[in-house]
Amino acid sequence: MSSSSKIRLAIPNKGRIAEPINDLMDRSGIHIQMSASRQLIAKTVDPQIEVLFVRPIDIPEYVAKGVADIGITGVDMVAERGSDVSVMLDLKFGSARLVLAVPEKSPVQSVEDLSGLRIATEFPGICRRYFADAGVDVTLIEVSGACEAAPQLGVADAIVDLTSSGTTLEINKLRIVDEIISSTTNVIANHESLATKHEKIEEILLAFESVIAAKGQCYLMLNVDKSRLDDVRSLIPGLGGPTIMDIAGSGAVAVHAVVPHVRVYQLINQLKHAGARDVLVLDITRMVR
Ligand SMILES: Nc1ncnc2c1ncn2[C@@H]1O[C@H](COP(=O)(O)OP(=O)(O)OP(=O)(O)O)[C@@H](O)[C@H]1O
Ligand SMILES: O=P(O)(O)OC[C@H]1O[C@H](OP(=O)(O)OP(=O)(O)O)[C@H](O)[C@@H]1O
Ligand SMILES: [Mg+2]
Repeated sequence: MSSSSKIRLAIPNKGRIAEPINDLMDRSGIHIQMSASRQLIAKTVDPQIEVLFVRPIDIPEYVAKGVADIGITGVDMVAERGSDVSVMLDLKFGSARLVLAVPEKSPVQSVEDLSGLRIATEFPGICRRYFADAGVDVTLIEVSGACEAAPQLGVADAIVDLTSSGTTLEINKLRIVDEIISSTTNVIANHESLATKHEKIEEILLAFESVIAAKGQCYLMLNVDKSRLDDVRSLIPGLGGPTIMDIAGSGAVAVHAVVPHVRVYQLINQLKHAGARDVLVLDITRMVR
């Protein structure tokens, strides 16, 4: 268990979710102080928070055992390890589905058709529970990657593997028979740490939530003559209506609003035609409602 004052946060040292997690840490202001690229423990700008770099599949048990107070990994990793942790916050990235798939030409139409057959997977824990719940007796072939090759190599009759874009299944001529779980990257916490370090953990979760809330939003600023204000206001979606400020000594006002990134391209043209000028668009790093 880490010492009572410090929070130890376990994050992936590599892999596809490592980069978005590092970006989240930066945007949250919890900047990691790296002194060597391969270091596995690092301080952050907050003396009370240190970071452990581990593989995503190992993070659930590090948190369950209290080696780390909190961790960031996929909920599929938590399910695979069966770790006893609290799932605290969905970070809304790292989406994937764990699916049961067979060769397109296979006669298999349902999980029941797999009785007595071989399943290649990187997720034996989830598979044991899934096939037991289905009452289907199969042979699991544990692989550490490139699962989709197993059927065509004659190693297995089906696979249980992750899919996100679907490209790998399509290229390997595999067809989904069932979806077992869907997964996104989440913040997980040790039960005891949640009790003894609740305030600091809540502070970190608020920082992460503010980054998630700001994603896809930007800050719009413009000036407009009062006579055209209504035309401009009607165009701005805004989180609760724009903020209007008088510009001293002029017949104009400043209008500020939070708008979705996807609206900005069209909105700026509309605003110019409605009389807006000095239009600025800024990125938002964090938004606390
Ligand atoms: N297409 C995908 N394939 C694998 N993992 C994915 C995918 N999309 C999202 N993920 C998520 O990434 C998380 C961690 O994946 P992990 O780092 O173990 O695999 P990886 O990034 O593919 O690295 P490796 O190359 O070692 O497999 C998991 O929670 C998983 O759900
Ligand atoms: O639906 P897609 O976008 O095609 O992604 C799915 C593929 O990604 C993962 O493989 P990864 O790249 O992690 O290699 P690995 O199997 O060696 O982990 C997963 O195991 C699938 O093979
Ligand atoms: Mg992988």
